[in-house]
Parts: sequence; structure tokens; C-alpha cells
Amino acid sequence: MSTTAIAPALRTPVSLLTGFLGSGKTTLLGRLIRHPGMADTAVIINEFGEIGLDHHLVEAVSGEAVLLASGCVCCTIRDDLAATLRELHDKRERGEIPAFRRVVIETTGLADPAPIIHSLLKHADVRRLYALDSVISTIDAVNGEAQLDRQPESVKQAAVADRLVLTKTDLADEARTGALLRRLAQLNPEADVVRADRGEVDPARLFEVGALPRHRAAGSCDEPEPGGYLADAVRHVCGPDCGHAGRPGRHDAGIRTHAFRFDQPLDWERVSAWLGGLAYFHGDALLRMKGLLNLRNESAPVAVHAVQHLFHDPVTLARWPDEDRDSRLVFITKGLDREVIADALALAMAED
Ligand SMILES: Nc1nc2c(ncn2[C@@H]2O[C@H](COP(=O)(O)OP(=O)(O)OP(=O)(O)O)[C@@H](O)[C@H]2O)c(=O)[nH]1
Repeated sequence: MSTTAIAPALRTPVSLLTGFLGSGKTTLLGRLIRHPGMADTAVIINEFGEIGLDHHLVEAVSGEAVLLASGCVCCTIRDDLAATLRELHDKRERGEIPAFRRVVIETTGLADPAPIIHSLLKHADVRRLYALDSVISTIDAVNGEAQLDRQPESVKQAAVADRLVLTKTDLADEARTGALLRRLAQLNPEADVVRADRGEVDPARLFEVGALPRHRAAGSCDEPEPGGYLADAVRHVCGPDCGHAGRPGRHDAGIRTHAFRFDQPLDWERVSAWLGGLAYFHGDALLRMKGLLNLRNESAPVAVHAVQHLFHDPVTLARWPDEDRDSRLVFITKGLDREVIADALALAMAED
């Protein structure tokens, strides 16, 4: 990689897309990258859980850096964010991937965005090539208030954003949405609030909002930079000894990821009884469930989502992302043991 400095105006803008588990980041991203004005975007997805599914749900992709049908490039973070950003830049220079003009990084739903923002602003290599454009946080109109009450990460995600994207307003009544908006106005009065119906939003309301002096001024971003800070920041988001990587960790010992895989096609009635029952009876502890299902009598995969008590309508995808035809589900829970999920599964499968 060349070490020549790049003029500030020529640095590639990077936006950070954050928001609590299941608040609609992938849905928003999936719509945004199909917008004609967003065709030359590189998307970086960082996932929580033993089974990454988001890159499949954005579009059927697998691998390190993949060209999407929309013309955008998509990759997942493997080692650290700085390395991923450098590699994307180098591949673009060598003409191995399309000449993307912007980058959007989707964080995990449990990420504290402050260290990532810090890294984007402070890491020398990253700063030379990229400029932080905007921080966008999705807020779930149905679950947002409870998440702000219980999950400190969700408060941080809302507090550092330039744009707050209110999702699922079609599912929340106006009183609930109004209360949430008042709370957000107190938490982050400077952020613009944009409503997105199932991810539908004008990209101009989210991107190219300037140089973000606000983040430079933010205390959390001005701490002295230890060596290899970016790697630390990303390990914080999803690293080997971090609870966010799916094992009990130091950040939140109560949060667990439970992955399930099935090699035989499943019966929808039974699966929906299992998942619907879990959301109904254990929604407080069920931070997030997502899955890709191979259902009996269905040739295409079906995506299922739940966020706390809300079990979203299943969505049939256009095609399988790869050769893998197993059903895969990930549950991110706080205070819900795997045995409870497995027992509910056994019950749903056994019932007539
Ligand atoms: N009705 C409705 N559903 C929505 C809306 N936005 C997102 N959803 C649904 O909410 C569920 C979760 O959405 P995702 O986009 O996967 O959420 P996410 O933030 O990427 O989830 P994680 O990556 O697990 O944190 C899916 O079933 C979406 O279809 C919306 O505006 N209205």
C-alpha cells in the first residue's frame, strides 16, 4: 500500500450504522444499497453470534469481499477493522473490486460505537484514506424505550448518532412513538430524526453530512491513542475474550448466544410454535433471534426474526446464499439458558 497522503477531499467517506439488536440496521442497509445513488458503496458487516447471517440477509453473498447485484461491495470483518479498510482500499487501487465511493460499516447490535468512532478518527492509516461522514443509529419504535431502560449500549448508540432512524413505526402506536421521540430528544437533541418504513428512506438524509466535528469534540473520542487501538476497538466489539463474540465475557456476563442448526427440512407450524412461544413467554430475556430456515415444501429459504416479544413475519428470500441447506438460528439472550430454548423446541416438535 502506498503511504502517500491523500487530500482530505479525496478521502473516502465512511458512515457507521449502529443501533440495538434487531432495530432494523440490515433492513435499512438492504434498501439503501439498492438506491441508485448508493450503487458505489462498500459495506462492511460485523456480526454477533457463532453463525453470521446478516450478510446473507442483505443479499445472497458469502466470502471476504463480494460484489452484490446492486453493484456494491460487501465484506465481513475478519480480524480488525483497520485491516479490512486498508484491504478494501488496496483492492480498489488494484482494480480488483469496483471503485466504491463510500463505505458503510454496520456494527453489531451490542456494539459500543464510541471506540469505533474513535478509531476511525484517530487511527493514522484509516484517517489517511477515509473520512468519517455520519453516524446513523436505528431505533426500534416498538422496543426502543425498554432497550434504553435496560441496555446501556443502546443509550450510547443513540447518544453518539448524527441521524436517528426510527424504525417499525408501522407496528407502534403514536403514543409509544411520541414518548420515545421525547426521550431521544433529551438524550441527543442535536441528532436529526428520520422515520424509515421497513428501511425506506432517502439516502440524502443520512449521508454526506459533513466532517463531524461533534465526534471530534466528544470526550470518548479524544482519549490518547494506545498502539493498535483500532484492533482493540474491534476486539471490543467482537473479539476472542469478549462477551460479544458469543461466549460469556467481561462486558456483560449475562448475554449469551445460542446457535441451532438442523440438517433436515423443518415444519413451519412447529417452528413457529417454538419461536412464537419463546417470544411470548421469554421475550424479556430474548434480545434477538434470527434464522434462515429450510422448510418442508419450500424451495427458497425463509428468514425469521424476533426482537424481545416481537416475532416478525417470516420473509421468503429469493435464493439460498450458498450450498449450505441447513436451517440455522441464532438466539442472543440475557438470562435465558440454552436448555429453555431446547426444551421449548422439544415440546413444539412433540406436540400434535
Ligand atoms: N414492520 C416492520 N418491520 C421492520 C422494520 N424494520 C425492520 N423490520 C424487521 O425487524 C426485524 C429485524 O430487522 P433487522 O434489519 O434484521 O435488524 P438488525 O438491526 O439488522 O438486527 P441485528 O443485526 O441482529 O442487530 C426483521 O424481521 C425486519 O424485517 C419496519 O420499519 N417495520
